[in-house]
Amino acid sequence: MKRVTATGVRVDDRLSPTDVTVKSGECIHVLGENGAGKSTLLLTLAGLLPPSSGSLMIDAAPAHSMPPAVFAAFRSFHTQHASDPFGISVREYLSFFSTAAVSTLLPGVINDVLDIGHLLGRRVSELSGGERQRVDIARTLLQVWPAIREGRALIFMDEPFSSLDIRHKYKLANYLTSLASAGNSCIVSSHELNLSANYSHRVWLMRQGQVVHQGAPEKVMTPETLGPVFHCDMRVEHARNMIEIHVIQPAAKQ
Ligand SMILES: Nc1ncnc2c1ncn2[C@@H]1O[C@H](COP(=O)(O)OP(=O)(O)OP(=O)(O)O)[C@@H](O)[C@H]1O
Repeated sequence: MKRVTATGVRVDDRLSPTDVTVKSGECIHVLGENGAGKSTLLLTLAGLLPPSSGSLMIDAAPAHSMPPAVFAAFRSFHTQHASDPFGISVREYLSFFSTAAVSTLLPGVINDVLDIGHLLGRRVSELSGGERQRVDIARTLLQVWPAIREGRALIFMDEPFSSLDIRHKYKLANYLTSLASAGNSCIVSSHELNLSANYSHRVWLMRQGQVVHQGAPEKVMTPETLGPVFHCDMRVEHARNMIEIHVIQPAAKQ
């Protein structure tokens, strides 16, 4: 089932007219160099940045026609630039985004993936960068937790892996694919080529405000497509059921 259908969606000076769809059960990773337009595309598809032109349909209805409270019950967005909730504890912070009682605030699976149970009593402002990011990812999931359990959540994550250590990066990437397997849709921007190649159903490669390639990672992530997108010479190997991407050398900007 199509959850998001963008047709000719454009943002002045940031995003060229773009046609993309997101189906239920998909985990899509969006890749491209700094400034390629990944955040802009995610914000637009999430209905948080009005497009200059084009049409955005969510569940076959115009996105702008959906009451915000209805939308927020199944669509959540993890941002790269979270503001600091001064002075409050992690428990209080998360409780703003959950309908569950404080005693059952953190579903076990979220704690298994993000490992934040021991941080609940700490002040948000005193966490390390990666701890804070894990708390914010939990916030994003808690906001739509009832929809996640029903397999109908639309989860946007803008660079959720950036500050995580290697174990949490892989645990989160794997968990997002499992959420998609349960019917949810995850749209994730990433600079982690190897992670994205192996933990996504589709990738969108962006360059200069355009989606220039989209499809299954094994089809789309080739030296020929990745080279011009990242201005690097790459080697791609398929070994042990994994895709391995190696940078051979940075190339001159074309
Ligand atoms: N609020 C804004 N107003 C105007 N231009 C913006 C704004 N935010 C981003 N831009 C510009 O839009 C373009 C795309 O930015 P965007 O943040 O979408 O890129 P990105 O691919 O997410 O980059 P990164 O990997 O660095 O996070 C860039 O040229 C950026 O400078």
